[in-house]
Amino acid sequence: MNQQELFGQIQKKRSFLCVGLDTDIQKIPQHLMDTSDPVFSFNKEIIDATAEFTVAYKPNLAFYESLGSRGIISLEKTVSYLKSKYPNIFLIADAKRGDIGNTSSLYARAFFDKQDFDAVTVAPYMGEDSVKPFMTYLDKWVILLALTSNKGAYDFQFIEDKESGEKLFETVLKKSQEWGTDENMMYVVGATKAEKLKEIREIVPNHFLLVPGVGAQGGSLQEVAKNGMNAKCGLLVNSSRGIIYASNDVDYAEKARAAAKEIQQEMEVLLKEGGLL
Ligand SMILES: O=c1ccn([C@@H]2O[C@H](COP(=O)(O)O)[C@@H](O)[C@H]2O)c(=O)[nH]1
Repeated sequence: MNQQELFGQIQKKRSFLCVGLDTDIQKIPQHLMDTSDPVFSFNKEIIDATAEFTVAYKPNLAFYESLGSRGIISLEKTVSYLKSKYPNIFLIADAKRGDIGNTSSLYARAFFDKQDFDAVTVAPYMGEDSVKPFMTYLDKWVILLALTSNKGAYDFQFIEDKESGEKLFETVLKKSQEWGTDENMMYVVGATKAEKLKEIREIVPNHFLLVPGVGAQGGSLQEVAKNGMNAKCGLLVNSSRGIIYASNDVDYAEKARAAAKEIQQEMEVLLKEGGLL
């Protein structure tokens, strides 16, 4: 999916919501535990309940890999289900990969060839040769961690260059411009750091940003939109726990739908205010 197609989906659905499929086996409602694949059963119900309101899904690989081979099977079934039933929904592997070049090439093959993800999150720490192998696939995306939503972001990401005063996350945004474009590269910016989005937009005015941290982590959707929206929206705002665990009972899919709809309605207002609808 290219940038224009993604923006088209945002306008069509009046939403820039990404639902995080952080499916924790410990939190799956009891009645699903008797099915042959509880994780996939849960995901399928969540997807069918929320697809109307979302433009992207983001399974976090940790939740699947931690279950061993059966978790990988659940993930593969989820990807196949999404790609066959909802082919226009953008699919992000939140894997935070990145390694020396030949190893990154195999990570890219895993996510883009063996599985049909549209994008994968990548840690920029190892530099250009660790990132570029992900950019050799047409209409596939690298999402570089720039300014993350967690407390630990302050450990390294705000370290300032002694001469220029540039912060490390700003260096990531600037340096990576040499590696890719706004057609194959996005950035992660946490909603909990939404006050930084204005400065970030000065460096990357046209790139899409994946913004986790609303909902359970307390970030403000309104502040994210006010500071980060651009002429093509430029935002995919993720909520995982706030949607998929809106209830842990038999009504979980219904409650997830209501939670996704509520965010979509707020997003529709923000898109209108931004003159994008
Ligand atoms: O800076 C980051 C990068 C990634 N994440 C991931 O996004 C979701 C957030 O889940 P919530 O339940 O909505 O808090 C999760 O998969 C994180 O690993 C992030 O939160 N911050």
